[in-house]
This record gives sequence, C-alpha cells and structure tokens, in this order.
Amino acid sequence: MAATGPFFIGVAGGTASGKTTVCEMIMSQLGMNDIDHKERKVVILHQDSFYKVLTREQSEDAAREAYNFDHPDAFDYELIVSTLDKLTSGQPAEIPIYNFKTHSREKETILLDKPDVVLFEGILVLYSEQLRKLLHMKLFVDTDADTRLSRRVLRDIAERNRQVESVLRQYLAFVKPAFDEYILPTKKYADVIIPRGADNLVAINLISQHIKKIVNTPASKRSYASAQASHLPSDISASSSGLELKRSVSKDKSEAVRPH
Ligand SMILES: Nc1ncnc2c1ncn2[C@@H]1O[C@H](COP(=O)(O)OP(=O)(O)O)[C@@H](O)[C@H]1O
Ligand SMILES: Nc1ccn([C@@H]2O[C@H](COP(=O)(O)O)[C@@H](O)[C@H]2O)c(=O)n1
Repeated sequence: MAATGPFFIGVAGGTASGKTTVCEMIMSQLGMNDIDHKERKVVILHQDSFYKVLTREQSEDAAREAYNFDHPDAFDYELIVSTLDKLTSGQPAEIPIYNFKTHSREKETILLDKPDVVLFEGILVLYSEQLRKLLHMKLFVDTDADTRLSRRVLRDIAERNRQVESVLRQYLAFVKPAFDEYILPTKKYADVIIPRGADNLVAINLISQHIKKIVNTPASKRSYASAQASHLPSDISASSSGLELKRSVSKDKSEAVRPH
C-alpha cells in the first residue's frame, strides 16, 4: 500500500551532539539549501519548538536555573503527536518558534505545508512510544560527553545568552543526569547510530542517499517500510543496540559539506 504523508526521521542524541548539524548536512547533500525555504520538500523540525509554555512560577524557576529543561515532562508531546498527525493527513501545521534567551515561545509560528521528508531532531524524540510509532526512521547521534559539554558551553554563551558558570551548573544539576536517565536509554530504539555526529561523512552520505530515493519516488508509489537490515547498504550491520555503521570515516574536513 502506498504511504501517505511525509517520511519522518527522528534524530535523537545528547545536547550538542551535532543533531542539528547532521540534519543541516543532510539538507545540504540533498541540495535543499539552494532552494527557498517555502519551496523545500525536506525540512528540519526541532523538538525545542515544542517546549511547554511555562507558568509564572516555572518561569521564575527557569530564571534562577532551577527548571529542568532536560526532563521529558518539559516537552508538550501531545502537541508533537498532533502536529505529526496533521502532517500525515496532508494538512498544514503551525510550528512554534522557541526562544532560548527568554525560555518561551515567540508570537510568530512557521507554517509547514506538505513536506516530503521531515528531519525531527531533539534530545528526547525517541522517548515517547507514541511518537516513536510515527517515525519511519530513527537515528541516534552518538558523540562523547566531553566533546558535547565543550560545544554546549561555547554555543550557549555565543547563541543562548548564557554565562559559563550557569551552563556548567545546569549541566551538573539537570543535563547530565537526564542524559543518563532518559536520553541514553533511547539509543536502543535507533535504526542507525551515528558515531561522531557531523564528522561521520559516511553515515551522512548513506542516509542522504536513502532520503534521495524517497524524494525521487512519486508519492503514490512510496512505501515507508522502517529501516531493516536487508534494505540498508552493506556497510551497516545489525548490533544489539540497533544498526551501527561499521566503516570508519575520512578525517579530511575538506570533504565536509557543513553549511556555515
Ligand atoms: N563535527 C563538529 N565539529 C565541530 N563543531 C561542531 C560539530 N558538530 C557540531 N558542532 C558545533 O557544536 C554546537 C552544537 O551542535 P548542534 O548541531 O547544534 O548540536 P545539537 O543540535 O545536537 O544540540 C554548534 O555550535 C555546532 O556548530
Ligand atoms: N530554555 C531552555 C530550553 C532548553 N535548554 C537546553 O537545551 C538543550 C536541548 O537543546 P540542544 O540543541 O542542545 O539539543 C537541553 O539540554 C536543555 O538543557 C536550555 O538551556 N534552556
């Protein structure tokens, strides 16, 4: 039977593991960055867009670094599922825009209308069973903790209006414990694990090829069988925790297609 709605790819992993960068590299491989936003058939959706709206008390907690943004309860899974359901039934969906500086949603939203492929990235996109059932392919970006922490510190200071001390306090109080308790255990649900994130060009090329096939198949002929060992290229093999890419990656950064 032909598939309906977009092909949903969940991209999970710890904070600053490179989820967004991996998605941007896939977009670049697909030539999407040269196309106007509204015309793009492959889009990136961020789980951050679905952080719950905070009560006044929770906002005060967030301001004094006492709110846990890494706990599953911080996300509005109902809104996530209803958004994906809408897209599946061919309806457009309004996506909230999240502001990390104010810990709140902007007034504006982004309209997503009939995308072919949705790359849905976020720390806990593989956490909810209901959500996992809507994903046609599940990826886990596996980057070591010290690399992630260093990147997080630099990014949060540069882009999220944070100070080094507050990033480190938040990391110790909430980010690391939640990674161990809620995020890392979801790795077992991944179809493909991407070691080293955006440095792993082999993985990114393979995944991009898979997506290209989907985009180039007319909607009426698409079938969304989940990734299975027999359907995947030969340098991906089954392991106890999903499918792992076995070949090592060229260290030559000049091959990279990282957008800047
Ligand atoms: N392979 C990489 N090499 C160097 N810097 C990277 C790499 N991957 C990601 N980064 C940087 O690390 C930070 C976090 O990456 P990002 O993709 O936003 O992670 P996530 O979406 O998992 O939080 C960003 O500043 C990004 O530019
Ligand atoms: N107001 C907020 C909301 C979230 N965070 C942190 O963001 C992390 C998730 O985003 P990534 O891009 O790193 O995947 C998560 O670890 C939260 O701690 C925040 O600091 N402030």
